[in-house]
Amino acid sequence: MKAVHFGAGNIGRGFIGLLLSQAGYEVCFVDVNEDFVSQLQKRGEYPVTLASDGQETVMVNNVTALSSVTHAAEVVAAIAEADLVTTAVGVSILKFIAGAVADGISKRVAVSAAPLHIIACENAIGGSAQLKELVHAKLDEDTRRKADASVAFPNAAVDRIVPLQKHDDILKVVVEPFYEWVVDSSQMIPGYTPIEGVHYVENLEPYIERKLFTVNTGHCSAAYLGYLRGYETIQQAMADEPLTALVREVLEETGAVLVQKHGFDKAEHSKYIDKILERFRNPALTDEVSRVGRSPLRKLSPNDRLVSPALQACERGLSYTALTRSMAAALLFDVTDDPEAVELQAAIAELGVEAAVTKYTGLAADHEIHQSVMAEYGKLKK
Ligand SMILES: NC(=O)C1=CN([C@@H]2O[C@H](COP(=O)(O)OP(=O)(O)OC[C@H]3O[C@@H](n4cnc5c(N)ncnc54)[C@H](O)[C@@H]3O)[C@@H](O)[C@H]2O)C=CC1
Ligand SMILES: O=P(O)(O)OC[C@H]1O[C@](O)(CO)[C@@H](O)[C@@H]1O
Repeated sequence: MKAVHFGAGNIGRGFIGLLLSQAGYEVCFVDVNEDFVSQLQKRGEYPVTLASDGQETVMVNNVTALSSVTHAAEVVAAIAEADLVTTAVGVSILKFIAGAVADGISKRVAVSAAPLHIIACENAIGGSAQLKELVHAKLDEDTRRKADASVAFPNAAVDRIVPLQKHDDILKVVVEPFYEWVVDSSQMIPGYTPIEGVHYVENLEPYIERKLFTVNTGHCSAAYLGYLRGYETIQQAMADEPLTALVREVLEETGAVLVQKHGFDKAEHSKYIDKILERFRNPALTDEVSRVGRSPLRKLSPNDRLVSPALQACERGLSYTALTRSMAAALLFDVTDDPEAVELQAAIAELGVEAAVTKYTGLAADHEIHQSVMAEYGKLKK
């Protein structure tokens, strides 16, 4: 079985590539990073080490790579022949790979009706659906009709903490032992071979919301609040008990929404929160605040980990003040090598913070959540 995976970065190598290779796939990574591509081509394998007491290392083999820049035709041919296409490039990068995916589909459906599943493994609600829209916009009508019958884009939720990697071996990845990959089976077409380690569910919404609004909401809250207190790593921030209490408060707010909306058991959800906080603290990892807080505009956007649960809490008459504190902290995330943080700071300077909040969160100035963000921003500024 053949898989083409876009993004040979941390999640690509440390999670998706690992599971696919162990499931018997021949994995072809596609990346813009020529160093990753040439090393993967040359070695055909790479090591993944678990950040746990035993520090166990497994070799991921049966892998190769292509450059999305210099091997464009080969990438299209690989997609045309693949059984599975996956991505872990960042949701904002999907638009740049959509052309190659569309060309691969066009080449494929012209000669074959064999099923192809395309799964975006990004931190976003409806990541594969977003990719489908970008890809379908590039297909002619006849190809789109054929693709509708044989090419599926099931949404997914992926969870594994993989920090920035700093090793002599550029392919080596250190990952936390925990992982969860949940795929929406209702969007699949006949002929799909399940991947071992993947959890298939008929309704993804509870899973993606639980993951995004707990792991990701909590993680970015720790990063933004930690940044304001001068911490460089999440491990340092999580050793600060008052800060951890603030993060827990945020997760209690999102938890109340999740329990009410999806019917999760309250006690079980509380244990889930404890486990997540423990994962953030993992002493065998060094996870930088700047990585976990990266891309604050994406994280402040209406459908993402802060604004969406706050809106849902508000609609249900539940508390959202801790969430707006995290949003306010995100507005103060002034990391100069993060392009989105730079854009956010420039917008605040140019438009004023009130208008910048509306611009990026979609919340009108008279919305009660917007007003709460402003109040929390005022307190944090002091
Ligand atoms: N690192 C983590 O702990 C987790 C990350 N994710 C999600 O996984 C996705 C990837 O994150 P990371 O692996 O951390 O990022 P990363 O930056 O380590 O990897 C992204 C890779 O995509 C490549 N890339 C960029 N543009 C490309 C293009 N046009 N064509 C092909 N490759 C391209 C980059 O060169 C890089 O190797 C993001 O959506 C993130 O939100 C999800 C769960 C956990
Ligand atoms: O690009 P994003 O959304 O910050 O993705 C990385 C996040 O995903 C996670 O891996 C959680 O699955 C966290 O490590 C991190 O907060």
